[in-house]
Amino acid sequence: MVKTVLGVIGGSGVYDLPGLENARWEKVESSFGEPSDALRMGTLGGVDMVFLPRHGRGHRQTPSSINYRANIDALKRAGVTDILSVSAVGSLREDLPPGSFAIVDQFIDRTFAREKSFFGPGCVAHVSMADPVCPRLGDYAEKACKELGIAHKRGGTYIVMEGPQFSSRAESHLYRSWGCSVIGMTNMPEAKLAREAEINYATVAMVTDYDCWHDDEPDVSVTHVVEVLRQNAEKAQDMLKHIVGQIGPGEREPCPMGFDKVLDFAIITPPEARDAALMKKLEAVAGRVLNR
Ligand SMILES: CSC[C@H]1O[C@H](OP(=O)(O)O)[C@H](O)[C@@H]1O
Ligand SMILES: Nc1ncnc2[nH]cnc12
Repeated sequence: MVKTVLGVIGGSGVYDLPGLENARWEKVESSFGEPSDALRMGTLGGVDMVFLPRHGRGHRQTPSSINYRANIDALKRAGVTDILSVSAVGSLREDLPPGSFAIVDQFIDRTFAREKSFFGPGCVAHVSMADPVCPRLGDYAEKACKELGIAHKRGGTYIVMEGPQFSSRAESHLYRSWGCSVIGMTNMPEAKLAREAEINYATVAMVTDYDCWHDDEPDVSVTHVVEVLRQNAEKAQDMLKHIVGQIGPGEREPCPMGFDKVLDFAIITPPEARDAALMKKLEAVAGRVLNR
């Protein structure tokens, strides 16, 4: 049995987690560089919580300049077992209007200018990304949306673009033809790194716009995104409180999907061939398997 420590990564417009008890900002050092910000620690309904504003307070990091490895490593060092990402996205479907939430279950990673793995020369690992999100976290989010009357859809594919510019109209139509539901710039490599760190991950994607494919709706702009996000912020807080209520302060069964043990089968470099310096950097992310 394990006790949940819930990490929340707040995206655009979400820079704090109001209502935390015993709240404090704590700077956590990572062996992978600087995280986006200090971590906001505290409890909510008896559940240990760790909040990280993805772009930092003041929104200073671009989707490409965010140090995703340092962020996930810092959350791992803080004992986080599960991450809920709360992200702003554009909708690629008519039936996902601005203001609705998508509890996505797949990603297409089109990013190309980011560090995507904790592993590398001197310790090679390959984890499965077939099921990138944790269904148990998705269940909590879905139940919360249902009971709070938040318009939502369970399932769907989030396509991750490099940015920071928004898509061209041709790209937007292309992603629709691929069957994608929503588009954003941040959830990869975040979800991949969470998997490598054996942390359960799920995203609640808050729809802010119809990107630029829709004939009758305005093209996405930051002003528009921020305006819709402001309206959504309260819903997101209510949803988080509901999810925490479902998790509760007690212990729970280990991850039924085995995401908390993926490194048992992922590292291909034998101990005698591993690089000592990299082993040191990996102590938080992979210490469970490297030290035995
Ligand atoms: C301010 S609109 C574009 C920006 O918002 C989303 O970020 P996040 O996932 O952190 O909410 C999107 O991915 C872009 O980074
Ligand atoms: N249309 C869009 N494209 C990429 N990222 C977004 N974040 C919010 N809306 C977006």
